[in-house]
Amino acid sequence: MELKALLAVNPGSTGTKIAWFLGDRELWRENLLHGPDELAPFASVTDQFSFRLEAVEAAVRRRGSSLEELAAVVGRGGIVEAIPGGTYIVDDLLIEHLRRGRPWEHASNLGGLIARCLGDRLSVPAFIVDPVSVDEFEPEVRVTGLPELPKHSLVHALNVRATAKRAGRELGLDWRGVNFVIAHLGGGISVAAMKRGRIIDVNNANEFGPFSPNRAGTVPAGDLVRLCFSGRYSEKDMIDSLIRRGGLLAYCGSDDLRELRRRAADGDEATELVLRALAFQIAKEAGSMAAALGGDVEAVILTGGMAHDSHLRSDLTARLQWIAPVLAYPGEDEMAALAEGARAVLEGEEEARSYREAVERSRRLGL
Ligand SMILES: Nc1ncnc2c1ncn2[C@@H]1O[C@H](COP(=O)(O)OP(=O)(O)O)[C@@H](O)[C@H]1O
Ligand SMILES: CCCC(=O)OP(=O)(O)O
Repeated sequence: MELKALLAVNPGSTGTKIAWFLGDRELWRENLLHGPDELAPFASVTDQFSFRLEAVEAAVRRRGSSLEELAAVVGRGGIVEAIPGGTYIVDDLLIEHLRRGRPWEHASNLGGLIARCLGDRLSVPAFIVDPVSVDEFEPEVRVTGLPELPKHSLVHALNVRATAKRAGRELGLDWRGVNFVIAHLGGGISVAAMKRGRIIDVNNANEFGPFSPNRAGTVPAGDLVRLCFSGRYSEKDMIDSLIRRGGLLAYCGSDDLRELRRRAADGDEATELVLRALAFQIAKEAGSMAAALGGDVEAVILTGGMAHDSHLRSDLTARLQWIAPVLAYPGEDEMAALAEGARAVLEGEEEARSYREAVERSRRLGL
């Protein structure tokens, strides 16, 4: 069978990751970093579309590859309607929902938009795989304490699912037959309870849980309301404080853990305290997810960019090994997972899902 060329596009809050595959073999990848100052001029994530598309096209040219070779383009899916995991054709309804940036804007929304733009230009299919709005919650998880504010699923589903599959392979287990606590430690943080292949509970990278490199996580609700009504800030100011200028960036002026670890090693005690608090919050979230699984946990898995940090890994392992063995898969398998999702459809191993049909089903279920 002729090997098919695929381009995977994974926009994140600190950069745009791309990778070129031939069949299931990755030929090259790049992480096109976009510093806060580069993204600051754009009023919205959707406004970053051309900037990021041009960066992707320039990188493909730099690598000497030709877009015309592609059999498909696959993007990381964004914050859209609540749908099950899987590979989706980027249809017009999905384009509309990716563009609207509600309830949250997120860089991952650009993955499907870039994939569809290039796919249309090349007359090849465009897919997304396991978007961040994958929702496999058990009903009681949605209850928050205020009926008008239910918990919505927002998760690094692509890497969480890919990491669970990898752990299953390496442990010689069916990933759909055991339970994991999986902590994706990236620009956003997801700490998920995966029960026999379904993400039944997770914090919310934008709304609550541990603070992250650029997000506030859980903050005192009453004080937040008083701040919102203080007359000193607009709604955009508050949203930016929570999901763009929060966390490490708010306390230490940088969202780069590598820089902050160097500062702490050089004796900066204030930074060292914040990094200790980061580990503390992640550990508490993982403990709560172990409780969601009734303590039946095969392994605790650390992944995402910050899992490269040996201090953080050591601190979390010491705090969490009472739950189950702690495994670390630093970085993420997202690029391989994107390509695998597209390849499975191109080679007829899996049916591409219809986003429109999945949304209609979710609405019938009241999600
Ligand atoms: N090798 C590394 N060592 C320590 N921290 C890292 C490393 N690589 C990335 N990070 C940190 O991970 C965070 C970004 O997470 P990452 O998953 O790489 O990006 P994104 O979430 O934007 O896709 C940043 O704080 C970055 O400093
Ligand atoms: C779960 C929302 C997606 C997210 O936060 O992704 P990044 O960590 O890449 O910003």
